[in-house]
Amino acid sequence: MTTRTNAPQYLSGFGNHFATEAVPGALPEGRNSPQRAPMGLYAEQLSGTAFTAPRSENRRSWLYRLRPSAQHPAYRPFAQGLVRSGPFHDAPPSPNRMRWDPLPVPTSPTDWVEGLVTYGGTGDAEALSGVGIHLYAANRSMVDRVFYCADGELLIVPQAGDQTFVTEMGRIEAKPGEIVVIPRGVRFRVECSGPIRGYVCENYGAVFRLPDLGPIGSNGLANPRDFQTPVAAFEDVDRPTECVQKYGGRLWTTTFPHSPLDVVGWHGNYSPYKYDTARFNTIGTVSFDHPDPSIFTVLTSPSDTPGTANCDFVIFPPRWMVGEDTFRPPWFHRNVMSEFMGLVTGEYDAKEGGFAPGGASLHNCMSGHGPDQASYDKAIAAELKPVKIENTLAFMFETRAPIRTTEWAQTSPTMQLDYDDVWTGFEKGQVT
Ligand SMILES: O=C(O)Cc1cc(O)ccc1O
Ligand SMILES: [Fe+2]
Repeated sequence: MTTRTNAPQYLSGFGNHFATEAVPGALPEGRNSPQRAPMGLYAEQLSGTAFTAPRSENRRSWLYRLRPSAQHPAYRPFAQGLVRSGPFHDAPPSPNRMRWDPLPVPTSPTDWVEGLVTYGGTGDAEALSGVGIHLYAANRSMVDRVFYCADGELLIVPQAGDQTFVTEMGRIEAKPGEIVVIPRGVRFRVECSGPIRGYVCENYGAVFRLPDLGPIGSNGLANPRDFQTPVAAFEDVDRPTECVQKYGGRLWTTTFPHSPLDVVGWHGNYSPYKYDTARFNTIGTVSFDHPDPSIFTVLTSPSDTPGTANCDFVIFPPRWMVGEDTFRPPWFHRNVMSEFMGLVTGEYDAKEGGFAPGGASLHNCMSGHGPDQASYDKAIAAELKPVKIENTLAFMFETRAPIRTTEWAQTSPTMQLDYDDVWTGFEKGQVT
């Protein structure tokens, strides 16, 4: 057995066509599928879009591996646990605002797959539209087990603990503050040396991409060069390795006679990546009023309707607030888009308490929400000097379709049954 997993190194750029080999000469020159691939490797195309998708949309990579991916027995059902999928008919749709305390760290040994809990989602995995929203809490590495999702791309937001994503296309080390995107179909193992937690947006729809910048111009928000794709790294492991996949909403398992993380070289533009949100070029008002949070969009999965995302991934990072004569926190609002929020660290400026790191909230289509009483009182009394919001990172998965929650999410002891009370005490305006 040999394992060649070099310290992670990354290739820079969003959606680039990369070429990387863990062993020089693993990639064929000038063609994808020569009669015999170098070193007796097996060439495999992995497509993330239809072959005929327009060039600007088209995503595929060529993988050169020790053994064909096809070399495995049939998949059988795997313990479904708390993983659910669209269409979400687990529980009736609810217009209620919801908030949850953080997931407790598990007390028994739990790896990333076993620690996944679905809170809700939209759409239908089989219709290639919508999202599944999951959280995870785990305390041990996946051992001789890998996972892949056939139902969607995974946007992972680590919240606690350092987490390594050993993927078949290379190794990604991530810490809270960074995000990791694993394309549909790419196999990986999550390793950790202690408790970890995080959030997952499983994107059934069009792959995430950078938003258009419009009048912002050619730079800003998340800059393409800050996205990091791992260099090729492989393991030559002949121990049986379980492969769990999510397919058609169900979890399935099979056992490969070897580790399927055996890609010695690959090239193409369909690959996992990470991004450090500290690199986000946050843009805000330098005059007055609180802009729509779309200015904080890191990645977007478009729908067929222009400007109306299947899912936007939006962050609320540290930033200066300088607006004059302005109510600076998020205003009261009712939106057609639905908002699932999480908090990686710190405090969120619309909530003085109750929204804890590792917690989550949901404000669905047309549900009134905004600052809680304490944040409101503070904001209308504040001296409007420049203030830096520091040591915080909240985020939002914003979706075009209302988010349906799972039965678990609606009945979990972590659900805050008194959440509505944060808006009960407001005094009446005085009309004279
Ligand atoms: O509800 C929220 O806290 C998210 C949000 C933030 C903001 O600045 C404006 C609108 C919005 O939905
Ligand atoms: Fe909102």
